[in-house]
Amino acid sequence: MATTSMLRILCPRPGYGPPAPSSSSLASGRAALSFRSQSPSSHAAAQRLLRQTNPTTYAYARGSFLRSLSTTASSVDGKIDFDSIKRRNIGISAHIDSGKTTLTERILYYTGRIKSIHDVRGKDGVGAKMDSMDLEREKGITIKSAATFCRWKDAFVNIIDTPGHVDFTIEVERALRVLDGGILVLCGVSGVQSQSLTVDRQMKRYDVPRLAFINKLDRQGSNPWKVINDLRNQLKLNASAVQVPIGLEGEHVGVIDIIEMKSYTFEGEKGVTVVEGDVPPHLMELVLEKRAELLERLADVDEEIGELFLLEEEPTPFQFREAIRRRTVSCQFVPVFMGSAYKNKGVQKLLDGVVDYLPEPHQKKNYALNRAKNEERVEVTCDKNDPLLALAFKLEETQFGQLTYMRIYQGMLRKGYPIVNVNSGKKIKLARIVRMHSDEMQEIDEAHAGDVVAMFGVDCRSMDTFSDGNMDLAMSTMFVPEPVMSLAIKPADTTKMQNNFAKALTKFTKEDPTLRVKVDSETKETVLSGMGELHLEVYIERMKREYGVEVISGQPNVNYKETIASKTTFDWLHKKQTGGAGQYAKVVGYIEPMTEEEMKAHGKPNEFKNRCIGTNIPPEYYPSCEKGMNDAMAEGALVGCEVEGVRVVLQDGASHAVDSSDMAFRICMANAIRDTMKRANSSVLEPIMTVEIEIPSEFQGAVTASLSRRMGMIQSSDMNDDGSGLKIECQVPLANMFGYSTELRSLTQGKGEFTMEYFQHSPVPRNVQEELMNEYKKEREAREAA
Ligand SMILES: Nc1nc2c(ncn2[C@@H]2O[C@H](COP(=O)(O)OP(=O)(O)OP(=O)(O)O)[C@@H](O)[C@H]2O)c(=O)[nH]1
Repeated sequence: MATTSMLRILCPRPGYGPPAPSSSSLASGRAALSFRSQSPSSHAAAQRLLRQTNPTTYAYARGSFLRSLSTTASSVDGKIDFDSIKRRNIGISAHIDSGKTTLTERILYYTGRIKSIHDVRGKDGVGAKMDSMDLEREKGITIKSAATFCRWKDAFVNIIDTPGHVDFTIEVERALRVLDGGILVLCGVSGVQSQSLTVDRQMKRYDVPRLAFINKLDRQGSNPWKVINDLRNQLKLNASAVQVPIGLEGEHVGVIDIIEMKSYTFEGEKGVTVVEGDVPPHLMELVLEKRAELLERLADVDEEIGELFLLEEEPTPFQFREAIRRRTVSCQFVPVFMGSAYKNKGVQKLLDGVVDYLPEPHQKKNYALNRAKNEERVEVTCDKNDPLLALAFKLEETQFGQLTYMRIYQGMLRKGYPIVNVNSGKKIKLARIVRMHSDEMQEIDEAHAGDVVAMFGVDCRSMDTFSDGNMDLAMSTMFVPEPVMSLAIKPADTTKMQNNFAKALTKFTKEDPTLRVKVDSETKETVLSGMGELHLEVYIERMKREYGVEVISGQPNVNYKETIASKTTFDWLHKKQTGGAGQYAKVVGYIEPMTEEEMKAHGKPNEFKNRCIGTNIPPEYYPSCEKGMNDAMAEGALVGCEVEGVRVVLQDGASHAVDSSDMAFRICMANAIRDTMKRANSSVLEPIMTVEIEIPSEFQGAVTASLSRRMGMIQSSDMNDDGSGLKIECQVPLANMFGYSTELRSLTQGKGEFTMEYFQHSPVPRNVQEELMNEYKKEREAREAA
């Protein structure tokens, strides 16, 4: 731990440090530190010169300059000159309970956006600023992503805090789709967990540069070096520490910046005073070792550092920082920061890292698709003077109507001016533009390229693009995972609540593309599908709270699918020519299985290929054949579930001059496929989940036995360093996971925790398939008899 004699107060207080310089030299020092009116390189040069020639003035000017910035932080509401300020759009994402919301709360406090800190599940019962929904505060989890903005030193930062629970993964997906950088938060004890893997995949999908923050270093058993190994081995990231912690567990008081070779402790109430000191001698060896490691990792990806490394020359702090920035922005390096959000350690230095290493909006490459030119990719400019291109990435129903969150990629949005929805062609006049601060809004008149804002009065769907009406460019959309669980629901009082029930479902499905509603064509029940039990439970609760609808629900069911394993031909005739208008259609072709890669490349679960030559089937009936295929795919022949992974190839057919029609071809194709699927080695697929369980090691036997009863396949089992805890990763059919939280609690005296996320659909065992088919058959017969 650093001793007081080594410490120097960064923002000088009376009585500390050397005598103050004169006011004129202080003014010129402040000017050298000002970021306005200077290019980044001349700014850095001026700072270096001042630091070398007059260190006392530099220290005072820096302190006074930083104080002036911290006062402007709270006055972020004033008009900001976006042309002269740095901008960062960042997301905070991680596994459940890693501390994202706790970290965001500190960020808001240190940047002057909130006056006091309230913790998630804190004793004061207030709850964190970003968890504004009652349900979030009651459950102590984040359900919706929430946006806010703040100012840190010379940067304006838009932040989106995202949920960690996999059931709300779409919130992470949409945030990462539109943001320029991310903070991947990791627990200092548990390291990389199942959701860290998912978030990392999502960040890679959208090429999001990121910093890692190892949180909870105050917890017993924390080990940042193990977490960094996890980042390298499990996530395959070129990650290296830029800090070394000062103390761990109860001793954790701060961090050492291994680039500047300075220590920082966080003192005073809520750690608000950042105290700079020298590297404590007992940590020097570790610091030098980690600095050498950082140099080596950077040298692997950065030419300039690589050359210095070969010449055995030490980069200057400036060269280090520039290289880290370059390689972070190009997603080749991940700088790792450390601390404890809850204990108010390390957050201010992480914020410095956001400004130093994450990109300006124009540095992150973004593309639009040219709809007129076969969806050719066009790089967007991020110039406010170019024509508008904005993406509506999130919709939220509020008491004032639909709130639409937009990321502006090019051009400007101005209140009172019209914009055009590229997808629907609708022209809209912008009534209100706001900046969101969790559930509070600040009205603004205009927003520029690179900004994230929200607006009212814009009727659109999630992922619609907006332009000035003169361009046919659309921003690419995001990846939407398939729901894995369904629930039959109905309002408790069908006469009084039916209207609100329908209204709520329409709004919710518009907001959340992973929530689906359909009416079962046979049972006529409304079926709600989503990402898991919690996801569906939250919407049922919201229906009650927001729309006054009590819902009666059936047993949750997993979403089975059907597919085929072999190529099978069809030659099907649909003919009804007795009395009245006749129906005649004939289709000939085959169905065959698609590979995973083919499905991904095609972008849809099934494919229709028309290989007809000639006009045996008149071309105007081809679309009806495709519709017939879709009808058959919506309800498979085995258990009535959706079909996936099937390619239908239409090769030939026949028609009748009078009796052929769209309807005849649609019915013909649907029946042809339903019949052929029965002969094509078809099987039922079930969702398999990756389950991660953390338990004290004495419960290993009981927990593994219960997993094997549930048909779990154990993938790995890792004991922690001191042998007290165990992390088990296994794959288990979702259908066997009902009631697992209660069982795990009783098996481990309440000390075990688990998370799960969708892995893939796999064929069910033959006996299970037969059981499911028998059940389906009985249900159909009972319905037909009734
Ligand atoms: N000891 C310790 N606890 C922490 C720290 N940061 C957060 N916590 C606690 O961890 C729990 C989860 O914190 P949150 O901030 O809600 O975590 P989250 O990642 O936002 O959670 P979800 O969004 O629901 O996934 C809370 O009880 C926090 O008080 C930390 O640095 N140290």
